[in-house]
Amino acid sequence: MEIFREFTFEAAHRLPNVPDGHKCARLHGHSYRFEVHVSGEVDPAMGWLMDFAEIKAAVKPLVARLDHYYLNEVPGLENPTSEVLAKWIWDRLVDKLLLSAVMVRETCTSGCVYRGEE
Ligand SMILES: Nc1nc2c(c(=O)[nH]1)N=C([C@H](O)[C@H](O)COP(=O)(O)OP(=O)(O)OP(=O)(O)O)CN2
Ligand SMILES: [Zn+2]
Repeated sequence: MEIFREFTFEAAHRLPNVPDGHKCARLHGHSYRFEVHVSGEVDPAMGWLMDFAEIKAAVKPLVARLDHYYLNEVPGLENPTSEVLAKWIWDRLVDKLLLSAVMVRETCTSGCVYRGEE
């Protein structure tokens, strides 16, 4: 079974490695959304895999580090693409949760899914 919880934060960024003239080289912001997916067995007594609140508690410090920040200034996010951000989130949760995926949505139509190293 897999469960997930969605989180949101607002942040500014620019992409430093894009070609000259690329719009994403300019400072801009997004209303980011990301999902943290956890997989495992459903506890028959509880009827759940784990309490959604436990996912929320594990993720809360990360949201606090990202919300209303300039992502390029956050250690590890100097090149804050969706892909880099998804791995940044994964790396900070993988020892706390039985992660199966982290999905980042940068816009309503663009994002990425990270499932850990193959
Ligand atoms: N593979 C990736 N490509 C792009 C990323 C990324 O993180 N990974 N990021 C960006 C920019 O941050 C951009 O702000 C978002 O991309 P885009 O979908 O192009 O945004 P728009 O909503 O402006 O799309 P339009 O269809 O042009 O309106 C770019 N690429
Ligand atoms: Zn962007």
